[in-house]
Amino acid sequence: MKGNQLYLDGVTVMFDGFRALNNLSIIVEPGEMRAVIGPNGAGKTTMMDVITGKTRPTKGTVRFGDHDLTRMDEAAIANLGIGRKFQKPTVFDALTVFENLELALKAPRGPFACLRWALGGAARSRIEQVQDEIGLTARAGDRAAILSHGQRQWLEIGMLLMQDPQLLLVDEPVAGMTDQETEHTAALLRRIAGERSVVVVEHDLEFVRALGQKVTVLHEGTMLSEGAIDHVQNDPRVIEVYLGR
Ligand SMILES: Nc1ncnc2c1ncn2[C@@H]1O[C@H](COP(=O)(O)OP(=O)(O)OP(=O)(O)O)[C@@H](O)[C@H]1O
Repeated sequence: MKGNQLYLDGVTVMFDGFRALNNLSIIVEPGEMRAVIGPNGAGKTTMMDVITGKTRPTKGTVRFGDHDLTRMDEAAIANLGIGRKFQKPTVFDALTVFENLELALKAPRGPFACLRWALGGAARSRIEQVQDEIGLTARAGDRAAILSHGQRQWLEIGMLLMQDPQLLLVDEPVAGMTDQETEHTAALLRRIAGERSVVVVEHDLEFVRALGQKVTVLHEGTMLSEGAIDHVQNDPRVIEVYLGR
């Protein structure tokens, strides 16, 4: 098992006096997949921003293994092996599936980026391995422009996998997907976790159930409930602020 523990303790983020995060504490173990849910404005995006260094906490501890993320900039945090997938895919339409993955491999990130670039055959087999993992081997030569919405999302996950991240942050991966694509995405993320940690922010509770992992419920910038999906769905506090609406 490679990887570091993600450790947030007492994290507060103030925006002009407003607490977007309020004394938030979360631990994600190496190889763990965690789903984070919560109503609009609960602080999910701000939490991801704090982990990736986009937003500095006003107070609190944010560590990844021995690294104090509050002292690092976004590029340094990405180089540590923390990758983020935003909701909107940023694949290159004019390039094929294979070429998109190849580009992600060559992007200069991490101390071994140049070494990887020189590997040739090894690089090709890595691309093919990721292509297989995201279920797009049959589409390898197709331009990204003609992929379905779901396939584009998987391609972007594949592009992040090319960087071999230790921790992958995924923002609402199944928004706009068909039921079948949603199932495929749950299976893909389950495969990816274990090798690496994954934090998934999602509104779709059926999808979160399909992930079958521990769930953290955020509300007003803090952790309201945590545990298996059945536990949080039956938690009266969660029902009151979120599910019962
Ligand atoms: N840069 C900012 N300046 C001021 N307020 C902000 C800023 N960014 C976020 N907020 C506020 O902080 C709160 C938390 O926002 P955040 O985007 O983290 O919530 P969220 O859980 O991701 O919501 P959603 O599900 O709608 O994406 C919201 O009330 C938001 O308006």
